[in-house]
Amino acid sequence: MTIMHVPGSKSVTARALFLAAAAGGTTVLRRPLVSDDTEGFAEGLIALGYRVERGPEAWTIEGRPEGPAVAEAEVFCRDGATTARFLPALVAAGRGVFRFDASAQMRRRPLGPLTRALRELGVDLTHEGEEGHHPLTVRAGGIKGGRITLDAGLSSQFLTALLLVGPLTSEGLEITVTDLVSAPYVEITLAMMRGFGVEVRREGDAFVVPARPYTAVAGYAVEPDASTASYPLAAAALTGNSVTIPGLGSGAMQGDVRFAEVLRRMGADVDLSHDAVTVTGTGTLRGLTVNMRDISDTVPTLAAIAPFADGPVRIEDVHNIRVKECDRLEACAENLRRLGIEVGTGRDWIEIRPGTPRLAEIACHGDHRIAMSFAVAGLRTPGVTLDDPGCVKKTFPGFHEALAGLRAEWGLG
Ligand SMILES: O=C(O)C1=C[C@@H](OP(=O)(O)O)[C@@H](O)[C@H](O)C1
Ligand SMILES: C=C(OP(=O)(O)O)C(=O)O
Repeated sequence: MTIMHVPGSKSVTARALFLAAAAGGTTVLRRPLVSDDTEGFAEGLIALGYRVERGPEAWTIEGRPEGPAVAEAEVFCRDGATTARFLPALVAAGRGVFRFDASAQMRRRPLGPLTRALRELGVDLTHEGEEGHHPLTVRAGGIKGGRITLDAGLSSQFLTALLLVGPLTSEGLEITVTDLVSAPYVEITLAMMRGFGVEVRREGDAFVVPARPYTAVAGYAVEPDASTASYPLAAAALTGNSVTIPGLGSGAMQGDVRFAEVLRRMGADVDLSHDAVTVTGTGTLRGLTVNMRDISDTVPTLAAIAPFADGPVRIEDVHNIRVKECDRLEACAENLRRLGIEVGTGRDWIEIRPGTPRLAEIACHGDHRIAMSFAVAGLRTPGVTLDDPGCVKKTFPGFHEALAGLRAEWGLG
């Protein structure tokens, strides 16, 4: 039996950094994700004057409930949407002039609903170029609070950013949400806010956030990343092998652990205990129709292994993955076609026909998930190459070595 330890959750690490920075006291994060996204988040905090010490096993953050320690700063968010969406909200509750910019990829991604909501709350925020996109400047003087309505139909991160900053306002926030994708990520936010001492009340479609100080957590353990786990789990299902991911099971906060259920529906044996998941490939992969609105980071993982199923695989209700690191519906379709597979897409769906992939080079579009997903499919199609293997650094710098380890252990040549 193969055991694979996957790196810490990006979503949990990013939220923990925000919460620790905003809390009174010192927080120690154990086993944080160390990758481009989370280093970018930590360096953003450092540019804002927060003290973040990064050791090999733990990161220590000195909280500053009053906000950034500098009156002016420039923050470069790289490719990280958590950084690019959460940090402008954090600084808005403090005082000073803060300019944010991001990579070309991240500049293309939307944050209009969030910046409009912040403006409605009285925050002085200006976009340098296109409205609702980076770069932007926040001239911060604190947030009074109040009631707002938010459309989170393109990204739940708009809601998470507002929830996280809610306790730092002087009167609290009431956020009524009209549409929401990726709902399990909001549950992570609420659970983690609770862990740092703030309880959010739900009233129908509204989230009522009290103005209340966060408290530091002496030792906060980051659970392994469930989206990252989808690669070894899919690899086991695809090749008829078995892999166990310790530290990630039914007790995890992340919705993406449910990807294992998709593999079960396809015919894999899945053993989900409270704190571990094991997937064993059975030699059968069935086609299916699946709604992935809640777990859309794992769409590329499923799309890449789909040709090996015995019937069509149709993935629905994922329009928002067109505004991720790339247009993931089109990137999946393009690469499947390069492999000689028949595929159709619509506004919010993709359907993949069974087939035998031929050798091809995968166009990664700078998207870690396209790279990792098609590398997994490559376990059954020797010679598949990636045009940008390095883009995995966004969330899993050691991905290629880890996959080579599985290949060797399973004797896949
Ligand atoms: O809040 C988070 O940590 C995330 C929310 C999701 O984004 P959307 O809400 O934009 O779908 C997910 O895709 C992303 O990888 C991480
Ligand atoms: C969409 C993703 O990242 P983010 O939105 O946090 O940049 C992802 O990791 O798949």
